[in-house]
Amino acid sequence: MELCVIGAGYVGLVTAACFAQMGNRVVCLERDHVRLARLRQGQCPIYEPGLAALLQEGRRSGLLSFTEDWEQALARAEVVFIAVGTPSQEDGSADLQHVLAVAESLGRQLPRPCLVVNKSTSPVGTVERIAAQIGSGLRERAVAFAVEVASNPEFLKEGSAVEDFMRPDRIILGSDSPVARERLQRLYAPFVRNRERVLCMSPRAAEFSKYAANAFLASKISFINELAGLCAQLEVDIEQVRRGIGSDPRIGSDFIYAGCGYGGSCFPKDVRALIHTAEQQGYQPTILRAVQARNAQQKTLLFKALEQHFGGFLRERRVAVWGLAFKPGTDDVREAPSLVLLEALLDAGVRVQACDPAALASVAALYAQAVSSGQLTLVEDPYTCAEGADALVLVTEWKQFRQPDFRHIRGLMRMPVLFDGRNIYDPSELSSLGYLYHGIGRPVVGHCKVTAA
Ligand SMILES: NC(=O)C1=CN([C@@H]2O[C@H](COP(=O)(O)OP(=O)(O)OC[C@H]3O[C@@H](n4cnc5c(N)ncnc54)[C@H](O)[C@@H]3O)[C@@H](O)[C@H]2O)C=CC1
Ligand SMILES: O=C(O)[C@H]1O[C@H](OP(=O)(O)OP(=O)(O)OC[C@H]2O[C@@H](n3ccc(=O)[nH]c3=O)[C@H](O)[C@@H]2O)[C@H](O)[C@@H](O)[C@@H]1O
Repeated sequence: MELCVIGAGYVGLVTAACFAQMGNRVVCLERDHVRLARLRQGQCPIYEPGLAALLQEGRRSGLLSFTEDWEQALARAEVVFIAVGTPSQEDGSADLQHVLAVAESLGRQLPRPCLVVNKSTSPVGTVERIAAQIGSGLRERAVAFAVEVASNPEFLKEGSAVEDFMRPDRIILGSDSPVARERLQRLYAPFVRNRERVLCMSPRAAEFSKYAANAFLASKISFINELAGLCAQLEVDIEQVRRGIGSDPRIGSDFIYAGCGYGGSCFPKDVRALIHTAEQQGYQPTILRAVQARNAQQKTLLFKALEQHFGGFLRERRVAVWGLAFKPGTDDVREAPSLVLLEALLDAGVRVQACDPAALASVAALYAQAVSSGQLTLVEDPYTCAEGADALVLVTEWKQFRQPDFRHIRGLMRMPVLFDGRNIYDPSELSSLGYLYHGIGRPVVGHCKVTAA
């Protein structure tokens, strides 16, 4: 099929590259010149496992190209995907300016009938707004054809985006038109052997399903985090409780890992947007507000634990931070728990040395002043990062941090104190190596006397 994907971000790029891999001809339209130039040179502008290879292949086969020119992008398109950002506005609602700007351009530029599919996470009723916007453009041009608009929310996760797109749990097609459904079913057929994984529904139900999924997953995380806080007070290890409840298939073992909070470009913004939608309807989103409040508290826990550990002597300490991306496998730091910790540490006059396999450049850009003053040092190597530290804090559980040589690290650190923000280490092993271990919702294990900075 001839496809156009608008927006070359995490979703647009993965969508374009995966559809091209399945033999479709895809033109991806991107308005950011820097990003476009890199893509045209064959570079992958984001860190996403497997994506660079797919982009190369699309380039070699000639099935994938990039442009900023609407005429070129739409010349042959049978299906146009919208994959632009829908960030939060100040009141929490989803900002649809990019989606509607694209709809306006489509109304002005579409050369022939086609199917427009919205992949951006957008509130209920957005498909209708896109259709109205395109329709008014077509009418102004006195064009005699109609354009169908469907919703096809995306469920990929950063860090495993290509894998998720290639092997989806389900595909949601929100359209009342049998022709549009049939066309999308055909397009997605190579990704789903089992046709039952393709779920057809109304556009409004599809739009709502996306928010429901993210809000439910965020709720699971906040729920386990709330219990973790109680475990900490009762001398119970949340990790044992997690295993105890996760083995019940009605609960399931996914997304019940306690930690220092959820981040990223989606859970926080989508929970906010759903709360806003509910409030607009005069409906009280009691649970969603609690999910959000618990997550905000959770992101402050590591700093509070450090403060408590060092008493009044936090200033001038050296703290090593392992992991800055909001999750492993990405360079994305949007709403990352690491940023809340960094901010608090820098404010408290702490000297921070941090490392991350992919997100150093993003953090360097955000904290340029702290980097140039020397208060924040960004390094590649986890061992260098730990040198001279009074405490080590694990924030993002990259594979690189899972089995370090803690015996060696003990010799590098000034004080062997470990704050495990993702509960990935074995407390008894660490205490046997002489560490003081703090987890999230786990008893503190080991001893370490606080000495002067
Ligand atoms: N990041 C993720 O893992 C997922 C994101 N989503 C949703 O997908 C949507 C896109 O998210 P991301 O890909 O993360 O966003 P992003 O911010 O990484 O990428 C959006 C891209 O669209 C481009 N763009 C914006 N307006 C444009 C226009 N008028 N013409 C051409 N290009 C334009 C931007 O320059 C940017 O490169 C959002 O609604 C998000 O909630 C859904 C599932 C997963
Ligand atoms: O709409 C979106 O953008 C996407 O949002 C999430 O994907 P993503 O944010 O990329 O990553 P997740 O793996 O869901 O992790 C989100 C956050 O939750 C945290 N998390 C996850 C799982 C868990 O058990 N505990 C926990 O704290 C992670 O550390 C991370 O900060 C959803 O999982 C995707 O299905 C969805 O498409």
